[in-house]
Amino acid sequence: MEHIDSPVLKIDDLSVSYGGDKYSIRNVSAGIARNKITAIMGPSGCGKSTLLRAVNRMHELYPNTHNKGAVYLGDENIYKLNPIQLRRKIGMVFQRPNPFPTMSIYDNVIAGFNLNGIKLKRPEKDEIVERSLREVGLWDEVKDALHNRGTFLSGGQQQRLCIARALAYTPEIILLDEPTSALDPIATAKIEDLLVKLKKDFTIVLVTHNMSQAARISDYSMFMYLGELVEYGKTKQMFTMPKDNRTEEYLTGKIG
Ligand SMILES: Nc1ncnc2c1ncn2[C@@H]1O[C@H](COP(=O)(O)OP(=O)(O)OP(=O)(O)O)[C@@H](O)[C@H]1O
Repeated sequence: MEHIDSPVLKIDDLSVSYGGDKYSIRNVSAGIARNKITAIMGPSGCGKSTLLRAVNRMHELYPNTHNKGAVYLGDENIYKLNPIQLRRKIGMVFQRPNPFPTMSIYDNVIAGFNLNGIKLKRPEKDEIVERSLREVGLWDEVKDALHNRGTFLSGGQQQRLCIARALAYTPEIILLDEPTSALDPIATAKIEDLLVKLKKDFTIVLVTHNMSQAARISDYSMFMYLGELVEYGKTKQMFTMPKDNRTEEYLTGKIG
Protein backbone atom coordinates (compact mmCIF):
# COMPACT_ATOMS: atom_id res chain seq x y z
CA MET A 1 0.00 0.00 0.00
CA GLU A 2 1.15 3.50 -0.78
CA HIS A 3 2.67 5.40 2.13
CA ILE A 4 1.61 9.06 2.07
CA ASP A 5 3.79 11.55 3.96
CA SER A 6 1.81 14.02 6.14
CA PRO A 7 -1.59 12.94 4.85
CA VAL A 8 -4.46 15.41 5.20
CA LEU A 9 -6.72 12.53 6.19
CA LYS A 10 -5.81 9.19 7.72
CA ILE A 11 -8.20 6.28 7.48
CA ASP A 12 -7.26 3.82 10.21
CA ASP A 13 -8.54 0.23 10.09
CA LEU A 14 -12.05 1.37 9.18
CA SER A 15 -14.95 -1.08 8.86
CA VAL A 16 -18.52 0.04 8.22
CA SER A 17 -21.77 -1.88 8.62
CA TYR A 18 -25.28 -0.83 7.63
CA GLY A 19 -26.63 -3.17 10.31
CA GLY A 20 -25.78 -6.44 12.03
CA ASP A 21 -22.36 -7.99 11.71
CA LYS A 22 -22.06 -7.74 7.92
CA TYR A 23 -19.47 -5.09 7.10
CA SER A 24 -19.71 -3.40 3.70
CA ILE A 25 -16.10 -2.22 3.96
CA ARG A 26 -13.55 -3.99 6.11
CA ASN A 27 -10.26 -2.91 7.69
CA VAL A 28 -9.50 -0.08 5.29
CA SER A 29 -6.35 1.89 6.10
CA ALA A 30 -4.98 4.67 3.89
CA GLY A 31 -3.55 8.17 4.05
CA ILE A 32 -4.97 10.75 1.65
CA ALA A 33 -2.45 13.08 0.01
CA ARG A 34 -2.98 16.81 0.35
CA ASN A 35 -3.69 18.82 -2.83
CA LYS A 36 -3.96 15.71 -4.96
CA ILE A 37 -6.79 13.86 -6.63
CA THR A 38 -7.35 10.35 -5.25
CA ALA A 39 -9.67 8.08 -7.24
CA ILE A 40 -11.60 5.20 -5.69
CA MET A 41 -12.35 2.50 -8.27
CA GLY A 42 -13.88 -0.95 -8.23
CA PRO A 43 -16.89 -2.96 -9.38
CA SER A 44 -20.44 -2.18 -8.36
CA GLY A 45 -21.16 -2.92 -4.70
CA CYS A 46 -17.49 -3.12 -3.64
CA GLY A 47 -17.93 -0.32 -1.09
CA LYS A 48 -16.69 2.80 -2.88
CA SER A 49 -19.61 5.00 -1.85
CA THR A 50 -19.60 3.56 1.65
CA LEU A 51 -15.94 4.48 2.12
CA LEU A 52 -16.55 7.97 0.76
CA ARG A 53 -19.61 8.53 2.98
CA ALA A 54 -17.80 7.24 6.06
CA VAL A 55 -15.16 9.92 5.60
CA ASN A 56 -17.64 12.70 6.34
CA ARG A 57 -20.08 10.56 8.32
CA MET A 58 -22.81 10.72 5.68
CA HIS A 59 -23.31 6.96 6.12
CA GLU A 60 -24.77 7.77 9.54
CA LEU A 61 -27.80 9.21 7.76
CA TYR A 62 -28.88 5.59 7.14
CA PRO A 63 -30.43 3.84 10.16
CA ASN A 64 -28.51 1.15 12.11
CA THR A 65 -25.03 1.93 10.78
CA HIS A 66 -22.00 1.37 12.93
CA ASN A 67 -18.30 1.36 12.35
CA LYS A 68 -15.01 0.21 13.78
CA GLY A 69 -11.70 1.99 13.42
CA ALA A 70 -11.11 5.71 13.00
CA VAL A 71 -10.57 8.51 10.51
CA TYR A 72 -8.23 11.35 11.45
CA LEU A 73 -8.42 14.84 10.01
CA GLY A 74 -5.16 16.30 11.31
CA ASP A 75 -5.02 15.02 14.90
CA GLU A 76 -8.78 14.74 15.37
CA ASN A 77 -10.81 11.57 15.06
CA ILE A 78 -13.74 12.68 12.90
CA TYR A 79 -16.07 10.38 14.84
CA LYS A 80 -15.51 12.60 17.88
CA LEU A 81 -16.34 15.84 16.02
CA ASN A 82 -19.72 17.46 15.52
CA PRO A 83 -20.91 16.07 12.13
CA ILE A 84 -22.18 19.47 10.93
CA GLN A 85 -18.80 21.08 11.66
CA LEU A 86 -17.04 18.12 10.07
CA ARG A 87 -19.02 18.50 6.84
CA ARG A 88 -17.85 22.11 6.60
CA LYS A 89 -14.31 20.76 6.43
CA ILE A 90 -15.08 17.74 4.25
CA GLY A 91 -17.71 18.57 1.63
CA MET A 92 -19.58 16.16 -0.63
CA VAL A 93 -20.83 16.27 -4.22
CA PHE A 94 -23.18 13.56 -5.50
CA GLN A 95 -23.73 11.67 -8.72
CA ARG A 96 -26.86 13.49 -9.84
CA PRO A 97 -26.60 17.25 -9.77
CA ASN A 98 -28.99 18.14 -6.95
CA PRO A 99 -29.42 21.90 -6.63
CA PHE A 100 -32.32 22.72 -4.31
CA PRO A 101 -35.13 23.06 -6.86
CA THR A 102 -37.02 25.92 -5.28
CA MET A 103 -33.94 28.01 -4.54
CA SER A 104 -32.19 30.57 -6.73
CA ILE A 105 -28.63 30.04 -7.92
CA TYR A 106 -27.50 32.54 -5.28
CA ASP A 107 -29.32 30.78 -2.44
CA ASN A 108 -28.07 27.40 -3.60
CA VAL A 109 -24.45 28.51 -3.21
CA ILE A 110 -24.99 29.66 0.37
CA ALA A 111 -27.54 26.97 1.24
CA GLY A 112 -25.18 25.30 3.73
CA PHE A 113 -24.97 28.46 5.81
CA ASN A 114 -28.72 29.07 5.74
CA LEU A 115 -29.63 25.46 6.54
CA ASN A 116 -27.27 25.41 9.50
CA GLY A 117 -28.52 28.69 10.88
CA ILE A 118 -25.27 30.57 10.23
CA LYS A 119 -26.20 34.22 9.76
CA LEU A 120 -24.12 36.20 7.29
CA LYS A 121 -24.37 39.85 6.29
CA ARG A 122 -25.36 40.58 2.71
CA PRO A 123 -21.86 41.68 1.58
CA GLU A 124 -20.36 38.48 3.05
CA LYS A 125 -22.93 36.40 1.17
CA ASP A 126 -22.25 38.29 -2.05
CA GLU A 127 -18.54 37.69 -1.64
CA ILE A 128 -18.95 33.94 -0.98
CA VAL A 129 -21.35 33.52 -3.91
CA GLU A 130 -19.06 35.32 -6.35
CA ARG A 131 -15.89 33.57 -5.14
CA SER A 132 -17.47 30.11 -5.24
CA LEU A 133 -19.04 30.60 -8.68
CA ARG A 134 -15.76 31.97 -10.04
CA GLU A 135 -13.90 28.96 -8.67
CA VAL A 136 -16.12 26.59 -10.66
CA GLY A 137 -16.01 28.75 -13.80
CA LEU A 138 -19.72 29.56 -13.62
CA TRP A 139 -19.68 33.23 -12.63
CA ASP A 140 -19.60 34.71 -16.13
CA GLU A 141 -22.34 32.31 -17.26
CA VAL A 142 -24.76 33.11 -14.43
CA LYS A 143 -23.87 36.49 -12.95
CA ASP A 144 -26.91 38.12 -14.56
CA ALA A 145 -29.25 35.30 -13.50
CA LEU A 146 -28.28 34.80 -9.85
CA HIS A 147 -31.85 35.05 -8.68
CA ASN A 148 -33.21 32.52 -11.17
CA ARG A 149 -33.69 28.94 -10.09
CA GLY A 150 -30.66 26.65 -10.34
CA THR A 151 -32.75 23.98 -12.03
CA PHE A 152 -32.88 26.01 -15.27
CA LEU A 153 -29.19 25.39 -15.81
CA SER A 154 -27.82 22.56 -17.96
CA GLY A 155 -26.80 19.33 -16.22
CA GLY A 156 -23.12 20.26 -16.34
CA GLN A 157 -23.79 23.76 -15.01
CA GLN A 158 -25.93 22.30 -12.23
CA GLN A 159 -23.10 20.00 -11.21
CA ARG A 160 -20.69 22.95 -11.16
CA LEU A 161 -23.24 24.79 -9.02
CA CYS A 162 -23.24 21.85 -6.59
CA ILE A 163 -19.43 21.97 -6.48
CA ALA A 164 -19.69 25.73 -5.80
CA ARG A 165 -22.08 24.95 -2.93
CA ALA A 166 -19.45 22.61 -1.45
CA LEU A 167 -16.67 25.20 -1.96
CA ALA A 168 -18.66 27.98 -0.29
CA TYR A 169 -17.55 26.57 3.06
CA THR A 170 -13.87 26.55 1.96
CA PRO A 171 -13.51 22.90 2.98
CA GLU A 172 -10.16 21.14 3.18
CA ILE A 173 -11.40 18.11 1.31
CA ILE A 174 -14.04 17.63 -1.38
CA LEU A 175 -15.55 14.18 -1.83
CA LEU A 176 -17.26 13.47 -5.15
CA ASP A 177 -19.33 10.34 -5.80
CA GLU A 178 -19.33 9.67 -9.55
CA PRO A 179 -19.89 13.36 -10.29
CA THR A 180 -19.90 13.00 -14.08
CA SER A 181 -21.84 9.78 -14.63
CA ALA A 182 -25.04 11.68 -15.48
CA LEU A 183 -23.26 14.15 -17.81
CA ASP A 184 -22.40 14.21 -21.52
CA PRO A 185 -18.74 14.08 -22.64
CA ILE A 186 -18.34 17.85 -23.01
CA ALA A 187 -19.77 18.61 -19.56
CA THR A 188 -17.66 15.74 -18.18
CA ALA A 189 -14.46 17.18 -19.67
CA LYS A 190 -15.25 20.57 -18.09
CA ILE A 191 -15.72 18.99 -14.65
CA GLU A 192 -12.49 17.01 -15.06
CA ASP A 193 -10.57 20.20 -15.98
CA LEU A 194 -12.18 21.94 -13.01
CA LEU A 195 -11.11 19.22 -10.56
CA VAL A 196 -7.53 19.38 -11.80
CA LYS A 197 -7.60 23.16 -11.26
CA LEU A 198 -9.22 22.89 -7.82
CA LYS A 199 -6.58 20.55 -6.42
CA LYS A 200 -4.26 23.55 -6.01
CA ASP A 201 -6.48 24.72 -3.16
CA PHE A 202 -8.30 21.58 -2.05
CA THR A 203 -7.79 17.86 -1.63
CA ILE A 204 -10.07 15.82 -3.85
CA VAL A 205 -11.35 12.27 -3.41
CA LEU A 206 -13.35 10.96 -6.33
CA VAL A 207 -15.36 7.76 -6.68
CA THR A 208 -15.49 6.77 -10.33
CA HIS A 209 -16.65 3.85 -12.42
CA ASN A 210 -14.79 5.35 -15.30
CA MET A 211 -11.27 3.97 -15.43
CA SER A 212 -10.14 6.35 -18.14
CA GLN A 213 -11.30 9.26 -15.98
CA ALA A 214 -9.23 7.96 -13.07
CA ALA A 215 -6.24 7.55 -15.40
CA ARG A 216 -6.68 11.05 -16.86
CA ILE A 217 -7.03 13.13 -13.72
CA SER A 218 -6.08 11.28 -10.55
CA ASP A 219 -2.67 11.26 -8.87
CA TYR A 220 -3.41 8.28 -6.64
CA SER A 221 -5.86 5.41 -7.06
CA MET A 222 -7.49 2.93 -4.76
CA PHE A 223 -8.88 -0.33 -6.05
CA MET A 224 -11.62 -1.83 -3.87
CA TYR A 225 -13.05 -5.30 -4.23
CA LEU A 226 -15.73 -6.98 -2.08
CA GLY A 227 -15.37 -4.42 0.70
CA GLU A 228 -11.61 -4.60 0.87
CA LEU A 229 -8.99 -2.04 -0.21
CA VAL A 230 -6.97 -4.33 -2.44
CA GLU A 231 -4.45 -1.89 -3.85
CA TYR A 232 -3.54 1.75 -3.35
CA GLY A 233 -0.82 3.56 -5.19
CA LYS A 234 0.20 6.18 -7.71
CA THR A 235 -2.28 6.08 -10.57
CA LYS A 236 0.40 5.74 -13.27
CA GLN A 237 1.97 2.84 -11.46
CA MET A 238 -1.36 1.11 -10.86
CA PHE A 239 -2.44 1.38 -14.47
CA THR A 240 0.88 0.25 -15.91
CA MET A 241 2.04 -2.26 -13.29
CA PRO A 242 -0.73 -3.28 -10.90
CA LYS A 243 0.60 -5.29 -7.98
CA ASP A 244 -2.47 -7.41 -7.25
CA ASN A 245 -4.00 -9.89 -9.64
CA ARG A 246 -7.50 -8.61 -8.93
CA THR A 247 -6.53 -5.05 -9.83
CA GLU A 248 -5.09 -6.26 -13.12
CA GLU A 249 -8.21 -8.29 -13.87
CA TYR A 250 -10.42 -5.25 -13.18
CA LEU A 251 -8.28 -2.91 -15.27
CA THR A 252 -8.31 -5.35 -18.17
CA GLY A 253 -12.07 -5.87 -17.95
CA LYS A 254 -12.01 -9.44 -16.63
CA ILE A 255 -13.92 -8.56 -13.44
CA GLY A 256 -16.46 -5.87 -12.71
N1 LIG B 1 -28.08 2.17 2.78
C1 LIG B 1 -27.64 0.91 2.74
N2 LIG B 1 -28.23 -0.05 3.51
C2 LIG B 1 -27.80 -1.32 3.48
N3 LIG B 1 -26.78 -1.76 2.71
C3 LIG B 1 -26.16 -0.87 1.92
C4 LIG B 1 -26.57 0.50 1.89
N4 LIG B 1 -25.78 1.16 1.00
C5 LIG B 1 -24.93 0.23 0.51
N5 LIG B 1 -25.14 -0.98 1.07
C6 LIG B 1 -24.42 -2.23 0.78
O1 LIG B 1 -23.04 -2.02 1.01
C7 LIG B 1 -22.25 -2.63 0.01
C8 LIG B 1 -21.37 -1.58 -0.64
O2 LIG B 1 -22.19 -0.66 -1.36
P1 LIG B 1 -21.65 0.70 -1.96
O3 LIG B 1 -22.81 1.46 -2.46
O4 LIG B 1 -20.72 1.34 -1.01
O5 LIG B 1 -20.80 0.15 -3.19
P2 LIG B 1 -20.26 0.92 -4.48
O6 LIG B 1 -18.94 0.31 -4.79
O7 LIG B 1 -20.30 2.38 -4.27
O8 LIG B 1 -21.33 0.47 -5.57
P3 LIG B 1 -21.86 1.26 -6.88
O9 LIG B 1 -20.68 1.39 -7.77
O10 LIG B 1 -22.88 0.32 -7.43
O11 LIG B 1 -22.42 2.56 -6.41
C9 LIG B 1 -23.21 -3.31 -0.95
O12 LIG B 1 -23.30 -4.65 -0.57
C10 LIG B 1 -24.52 -2.60 -0.69
O13 LIG B 1 -25.61 -3.45 -0.92
